[in-house]
Amino acid sequence: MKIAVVGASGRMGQMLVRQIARTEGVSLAAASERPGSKALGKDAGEVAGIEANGVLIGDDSAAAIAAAQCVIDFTVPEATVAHAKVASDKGVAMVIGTTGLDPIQTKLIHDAAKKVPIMWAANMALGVNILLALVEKTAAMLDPSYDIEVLEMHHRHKIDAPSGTALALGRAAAAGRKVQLEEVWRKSRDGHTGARPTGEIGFATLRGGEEVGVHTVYFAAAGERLELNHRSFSRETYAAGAVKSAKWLEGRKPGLYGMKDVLGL
Ligand SMILES: NC(=O)C1=CN([C@@H]2O[C@H](COP(=O)(O)OP(=O)(O)OC[C@H]3O[C@@H](n4cnc5c(N)ncnc54)[C@H](O)[C@@H]3O)[C@@H](O)[C@H]2O)C=CC1
Ligand SMILES: O=C(O)C1=N[C@H](C(=O)O)C[C@H](O)C1
Repeated sequence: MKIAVVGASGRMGQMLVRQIARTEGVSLAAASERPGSKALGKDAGEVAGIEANGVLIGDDSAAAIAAAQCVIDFTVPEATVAHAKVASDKGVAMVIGTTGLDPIQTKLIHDAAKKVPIMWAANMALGVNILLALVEKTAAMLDPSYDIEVLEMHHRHKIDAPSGTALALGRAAAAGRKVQLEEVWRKSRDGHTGARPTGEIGFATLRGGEEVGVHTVYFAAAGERLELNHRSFSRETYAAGAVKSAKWLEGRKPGLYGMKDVLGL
């Protein structure tokens, strides 16, 4: 399968180029970056710290997508939406890891998935996807006297908050309680907040250093506290999930899929 990587010199872009190089049955067809990027014109393999592969990083993402059977996109929301439109027009499957999309951008991804198969997940690590299932189950087993709080920490470069994974964990907890997340969430707290309402699902965000990603879901009651935690030590797990998803999409019908589908959870 021929894969295009957009955002090829980013933290995840480089990981993806390395993961494609060591995965059987896939090859890097094209690589792109935003106009003005220092990586333009460089060999994608060398930028990723492996041997040269002859694929030069260009600034024409549409041409890169058209040269592939699947595009993998871990970039920024505005770019991802534009890439999804190109992929749907050209009949190219897509794997999306980008987080922080607003409701209008999210709707545009749903529109694109009417024409091509798209796998979109806030976190492609196996452990996080197991955690999502555990959180939903735990929330269903505990009554609302257990206060649910989601804490996440990421590297200082991250531009969206709470993380996409934290929001997905909140959504899993809300599903376990059979409520809509948007009706019970408290995405941050500051100042004179008043006492915590029963049933709220709270979020707290830490940023610092080079932390790859930590997520903890707390179920706190008067006499006990249950914590479910995941920590990523390397972005390799995300890249492995993304390339596995690209292979899984081959021959699929148009539609929006998640890691649950890819992993059969
Ligand atoms: N779903 C998952 O498993 C994971 C998701 N992410 C998400 O992936 C996204 C990227 O994360 P990082 O790699 O850490 O960020 P990054 O900033 O290192 O990389 C993003 C890259 O996209 C490029 N880019 C921006 N606009 C572009 C355009 N129009 N065309 C082509 N390239 C463009 C940037 O120049 C940059 O190199 C974030 O939203 C992050 O939250 C990150 C890790 C795992
Ligand atoms: O930006 C990151 O680094 C990550 N982003 C994703 C998110 O927002 O949840 C996934 C992972 O936590 C790393």
